Amino acid sequence: MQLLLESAINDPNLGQASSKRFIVDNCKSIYFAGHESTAVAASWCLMLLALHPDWQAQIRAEIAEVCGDNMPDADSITKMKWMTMVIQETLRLYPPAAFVSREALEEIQVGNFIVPKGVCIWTLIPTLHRDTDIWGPDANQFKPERFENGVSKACKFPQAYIPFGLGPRLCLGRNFAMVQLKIILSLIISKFTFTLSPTYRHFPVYRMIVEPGDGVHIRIQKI
Ligand code: HEM
Repeated sequence: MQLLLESAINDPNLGQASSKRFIVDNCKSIYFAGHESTAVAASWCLMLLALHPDWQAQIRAEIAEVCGDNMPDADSITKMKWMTMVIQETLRLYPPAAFVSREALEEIQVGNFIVPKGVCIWTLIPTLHRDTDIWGPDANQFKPERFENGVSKACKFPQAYIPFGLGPRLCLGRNFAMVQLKIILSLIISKFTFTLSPTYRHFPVYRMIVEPGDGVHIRIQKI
């Protein structure tokens, strides 16, 4: 980001107004794409773990095993298998990004459909992620174990699991987001137990991102 901003300021080909607009646009993109989505994903993870103390305990044990008394690092993060499954399942049930969109730059055929030039196709991620034909009758349940043998074994078509999109415009920050989520959750779960507060109201809302409408209220206790 810093490199981008410095090169925009120093680029003689961009006028002052253009370089300012370029900088503001990029700050907005990174703030929106890179901050809110991960923060909201962390909130959904905490909500689901508060509801499922068994998974909370499982992950706590895993963190103790792979980190010991140390902070999570690049090595221990790759060993967090149960943690990865919980995050994957959270992103399946509550994908922060509600859709991915593509515009046909020329007429194309997709399966039996002819898509005329200029048409935009929106793929609704939550709909794909909860389709019982793809995920089975328990599609609406929180079951991280479905990811135990990877995405391809969790559902009928791996292309149906797209919390970070798919193809050449796949989320640029996917790996970074997963690392951030693992660190945040490890630090919280290793020090606290938590349950959902009775004041929590479950109503996911779409505000550019699908987020908990009234936040996530949890009761937290130091271990
Ligand atoms: C849990 C967190 C995140 C989720 C669920 C998420 C989801 C997505 C989705 C669905 C897309 C559209 C992909 C497509 O059209 O196929 C996207 C694009 C993008 N994301 Fe993320 N994202 C997350 C975190 C981040 C982070 C941390 C960053 C940067 C630090 C980031 C940067 C971007 C950028 C730059 C794009 C546009 C890529 C392009 O058009 O080539 N995202 N993200």
